[in-house]
Amino acid sequence: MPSPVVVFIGAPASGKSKIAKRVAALLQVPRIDTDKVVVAEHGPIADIFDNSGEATFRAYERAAVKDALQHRAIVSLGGGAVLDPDTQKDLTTVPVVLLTVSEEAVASRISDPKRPLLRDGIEAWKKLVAARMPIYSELAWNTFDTSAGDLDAIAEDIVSWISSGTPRQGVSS
Ligand SMILES: Nc1ncnc2c1ncn2[C@@H]1O[C@H](COP(=O)(O)OP(=O)(O)OP(=O)(O)O)[C@@H](O)[C@H]1O
Ligand SMILES: O=C(O)C1=C[C@@H](O)[C@@H](O)[C@H](O)C1
Ligand SMILES: [Mg+2]
Repeated sequence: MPSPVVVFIGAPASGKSKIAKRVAALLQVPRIDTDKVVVAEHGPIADIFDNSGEATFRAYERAAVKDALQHRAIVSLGGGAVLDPDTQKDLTTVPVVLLTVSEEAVASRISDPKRPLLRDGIEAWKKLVAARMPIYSELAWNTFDTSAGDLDAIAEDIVSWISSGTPRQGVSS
């Protein structure tokens, strides 16, 4: 069965969707963003949370992740997708890149109301990230920070790592 070239995980607004798009273009490989799949199939994420609740969103998200992981593609996950135990299990066998971002750098990126879990702003982001970091770190084969530096340069660094055979380097602090 085909499997992803690389899967991006990380905090909300760490740059998963934007970086994945660039990496896919550089490698000429299709890109799948699981948030976009959920929106295409079920409508805006904020509406799903408001009308049906987070559990329904997570079920839609898990289905999108399960399908995405069966393609040779660059896959970007939603920030909370790794909370699902089956997704954690599935991610043990594919190259996983963790994108990180500092609290200072992310502050200006999270004003968009499309992220329902961040309606309380930076304090909510900090709590989410602190709770999830052990899972992100456990799954990561390599980590890239997006706080500074432009998106194209970061994408090129990630492509170099992929081209070198995705050696496991874990989490850099
Ligand atoms: N290195 C960077 N420099 C400047 N802006 C950045 C950088 N990385 C990401 N951004 C900006 O941060 C915002 C969030 O990026 P993106 O949507 O890719 O995050 P995400 O990790 O996919 O978030 P989510 O988990 O909510 O899907 C975008 O507006 C993007 O342009
Ligand atoms: O961090 C999260 O739990 C989320 C992040 C976004 O990518 C979306 O998947 C949704 O807003 C939930
Ligand atoms: Mg995204």
